[in-house]
Amino acid sequence: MAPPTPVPPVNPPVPPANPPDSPPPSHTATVAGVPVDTRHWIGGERVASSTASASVTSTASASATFTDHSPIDGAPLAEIARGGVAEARAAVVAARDAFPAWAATPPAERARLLHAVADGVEARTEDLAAVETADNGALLRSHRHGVMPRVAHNLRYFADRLLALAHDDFETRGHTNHVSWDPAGPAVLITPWNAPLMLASWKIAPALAAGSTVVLKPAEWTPLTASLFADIAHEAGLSAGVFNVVQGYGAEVGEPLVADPDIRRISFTGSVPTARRIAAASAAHLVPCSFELGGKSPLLVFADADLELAADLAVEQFDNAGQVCLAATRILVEESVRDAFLGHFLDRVTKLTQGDPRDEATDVGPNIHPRHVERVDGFVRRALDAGAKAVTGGGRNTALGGNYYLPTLLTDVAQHSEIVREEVFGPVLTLQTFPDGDEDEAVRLANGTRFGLAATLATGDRERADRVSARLVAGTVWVNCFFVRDLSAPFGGSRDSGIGREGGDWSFDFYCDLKNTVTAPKGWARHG
Ligand SMILES: NC(=O)c1ccc[n+]([C@@H]2O[C@H](COP(=O)([O-])OP(=O)(O)OC[C@H]3O[C@@H](n4cnc5c(N)ncnc54)[C@H](O)[C@@H]3O)[C@@H](O)[C@H]2O)c1
Ligand SMILES: O=C/C=C/C=C(\O)C(=O)O
Repeated sequence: MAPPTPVPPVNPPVPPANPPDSPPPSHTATVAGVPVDTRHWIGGERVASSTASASVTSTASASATFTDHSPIDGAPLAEIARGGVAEARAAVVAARDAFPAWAATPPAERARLLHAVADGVEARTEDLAAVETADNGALLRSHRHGVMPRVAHNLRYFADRLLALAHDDFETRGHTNHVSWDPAGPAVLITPWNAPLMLASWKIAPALAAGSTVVLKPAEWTPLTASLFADIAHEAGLSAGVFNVVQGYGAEVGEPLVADPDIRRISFTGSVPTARRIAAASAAHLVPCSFELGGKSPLLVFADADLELAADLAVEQFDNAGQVCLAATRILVEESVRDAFLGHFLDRVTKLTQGDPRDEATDVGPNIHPRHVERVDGFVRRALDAGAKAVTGGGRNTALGGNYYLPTLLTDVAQHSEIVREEVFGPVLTLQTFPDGDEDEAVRLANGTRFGLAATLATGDRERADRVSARLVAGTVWVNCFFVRDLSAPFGGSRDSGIGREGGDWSFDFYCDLKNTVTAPKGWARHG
């Protein structure tokens, strides 16, 4: 038997730095008509990278930058400050120095400021949506109507939740226990490109609410809305150093950030290999990590399901061109309804419009980057070589070219195959069947990867839903629905899908140091 082909790495190789004689880049880019400052935001100031600091061998006079491209048409959007060891350290020092005052700021004032930031996000929804679509290629209509409102909601929710935190008081043999949520210290937040500002704000909001100061490092493929957010936070009144943004590659600026001795928390959303590197770096200073990682979630379709609904749920997995960590990419359908389900599914797929994400009529846009499309296509090619059949899609959308990949469904895939085990992070689903009436086999297949982020099941039988949900390894199970998110719910993954849960009080558990103060019954009288 041939040895398995190694899965290509997720992390892009870091390109060479700008040549020493390149002209100094402009610090402002105009993207979708919106001016964006392309420098870091450190200690309440815009800061460029010197070539000397960005792990780059060159003269120290020019700024070090990298080029950000749009996935829509590959056009260059901006020259972004390319951070390195010096910028990472400067941002951590700024966050460390701002921490005592921010931690001492009364919760009501912290909450007021977060609401003011949310106001700023709402006032700039159109700008944020347009820039995010240019930068990551997700649909403009969902950025305008779903994602940016959710960014504001993330901020408001954790502001309000802070004020509702239960500071428990209880007695032990006459002694009083008082539990308080103490701010832990500077938090480093590292985020991916698939939902840039939404995922960043899901961490920024609870971290700031908890009294931590923040250094955010957005993904290098989507740096822009983090920069706009820094402006918004500043205009809303956040003091210098409370919120900082450093731009750049994981290997150059991410690594020194997570290894810095002055940080107290790391919250990371991204891939499993990067999480392993961050975990190793965090061990040096025993810094707690929260990891929200990849998935290979199942969509279980039982014969008693509403098959139209099941097909709707399946087609939803092409949202954001399949670049959704929670996506239920493995369809597991009961044998007797396979053909009926497939018919409904294909009806819907033929009605999807693929194209420019700025167009209201578009349902599926481009994938993020040519290198990522190459990776997605590699998975599909190897699956086809191994005997899979593409009942729809199976390659690039040649009519559109560039980063557009056809919504794809592969059948005839084996449970042990790469395409069933590994996260593709593109518009690629697989379909497997389980024997009629064999719930055990359905559960075995569903749980049969190293991931455990989410699971979706379609069934008309409530008892079956309860029974199967209880047996699934997943941080979130959706029954006859998908992506219904309440911020009070715990969110995270089991197995390789993550460590820890955020959401509700779980976020405060992570960003705070909990303290119990025990006071003797005699209170303040001297003993003796
Ligand atoms: N569970 C979730 O909530 C969730 C949500 C969205 C995406 N994801 C996952 O994210 C992945 C896709 O995102 P990606 O390709 O940007 O992931 P990635 O791991 O390549 O990068 C994520 C971030 O980590 C940074 N990084 C890379 N190497 C680093 C290092 N050594 N030290 C510090 N930082 C480093 C990157 O610059 C980027 O900002 C997928 O696996 C997806 O499932 C998970
Ligand atoms: O791609 C992953 C999307 C994750 C969604 C959330 O983290 C959320 O809705 O809070």
